[in-house]
Amino acid sequence: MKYSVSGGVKLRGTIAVPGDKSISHRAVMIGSLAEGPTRIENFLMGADCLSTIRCFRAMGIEISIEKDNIVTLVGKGLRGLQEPGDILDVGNSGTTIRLMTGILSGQPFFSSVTGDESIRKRPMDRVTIPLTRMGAHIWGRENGRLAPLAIKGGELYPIDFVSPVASAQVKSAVLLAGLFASGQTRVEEPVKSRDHTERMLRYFGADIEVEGNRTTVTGFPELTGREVRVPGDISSAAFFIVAGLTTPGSELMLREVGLNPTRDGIIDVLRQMGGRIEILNEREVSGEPVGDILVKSSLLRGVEIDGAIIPRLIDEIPVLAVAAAVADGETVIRDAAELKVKETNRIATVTMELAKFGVEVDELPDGLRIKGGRKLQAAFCDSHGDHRIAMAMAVAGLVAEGETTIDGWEATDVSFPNFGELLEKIAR
Ligand SMILES: O=C(O)C1=C[C@@H](OP(=O)(O)O)[C@@H](O)[C@H](O)C1
Ligand SMILES: C=C(OP(=O)(O)O)C(=O)O
Repeated sequence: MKYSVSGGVKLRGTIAVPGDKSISHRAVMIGSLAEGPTRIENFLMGADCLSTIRCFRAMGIEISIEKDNIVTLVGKGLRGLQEPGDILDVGNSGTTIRLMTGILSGQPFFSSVTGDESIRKRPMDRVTIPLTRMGAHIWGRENGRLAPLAIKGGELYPIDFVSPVASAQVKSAVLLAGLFASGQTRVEEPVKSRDHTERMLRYFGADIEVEGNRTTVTGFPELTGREVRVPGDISSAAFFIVAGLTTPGSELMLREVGLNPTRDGIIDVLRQMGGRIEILNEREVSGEPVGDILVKSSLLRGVEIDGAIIPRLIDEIPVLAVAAAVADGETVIRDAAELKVKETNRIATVTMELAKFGVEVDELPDGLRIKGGRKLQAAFCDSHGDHRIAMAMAVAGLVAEGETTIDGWEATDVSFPNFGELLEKIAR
């Protein structure tokens, strides 16, 4: 499917972006392991979170998708999942396969998990290695490195795991497996990654301790079903924040966006670039900080982005690269080699697609160098099947001269099915 945007628009008005993808996945998974009903409001009805629902239904959890983005389910407790009758298919969702593999490691039954072509290329050994140490039996292609995976679990041993990567999916897989281990399971990461699993486990009643970059979970907690309201996804808001800053004459209000400090690096960097961003009405909802974000068009300048901030904005780098292309001066992004193992190699796909707009962009081993300030020319882009590449290039199209077309637009269904509808609502 193709999608086109015209350059030269301004964006004005108020919108609410869809619910957070990371939190929606976790609400279904942890709700399924809790006792009794869980009701999830503002659930992300994107393909990835629907894959999580499909997998947990296949393990015997009754999950209803109701109107107005409400999901209700009845959890059966830590020992309530049933052996799935078929292969579990996670589609395009890395979060689903890695977190669920942690949960499946604690189940006394056999399961197998696979996903689409992109998922079957992404590294799974980062979770299968610690989970095997905990006592799970996991097989996969290339010695357990690649899906499909086959898992035979059971009661696990608690471990102290020092993760070589700052990855919330790795941390979460081990912490979720730790629910099925007597004693304390500990994960230490080199840089703090998003902490939604820790927050949601605590919200459902688990004992979670956090000291710096070290998180400890105590096995076999009593988890009780809850009401969860999912905040708007800051990773989806990021497209509109950058669009609002870079299109002249824009003023945009984004309501109820998640502002978890492990996720809001994009706001810090865009402010450092000169972006006028105000946060209003800060509050806490279901254990997560949220607020409204007011964005006004701004003159941006290049920056250096590296080190501990990277995990706080990892999924926003494609759209940050668009901000950098518009900004005056050079932007250098480093320490972001993790981008190579996302839905696509995002260092390569961002470079290839941004260059089509006439942007001077160089691929670095662990990031990007972008020389900004030149007027972008409309382009014919390819999503490469990656939702974030598709939407980042649509944002580039809004500041380019002429009409930009993105092929493979259906990828946006993964995290932001109504992107086009919201854009049309505010484009003038
Ligand atoms: O835990 C999560 O919900 C996610 C963690 C991040 O991946 P990594 O754990 O691989 O860094 C992120 O890129 C992904 O979109 C969602
Ligand atoms: C990397 C992403 O997701 P996942 O790892 O869940 O596929 C993403 O949404 O940008």
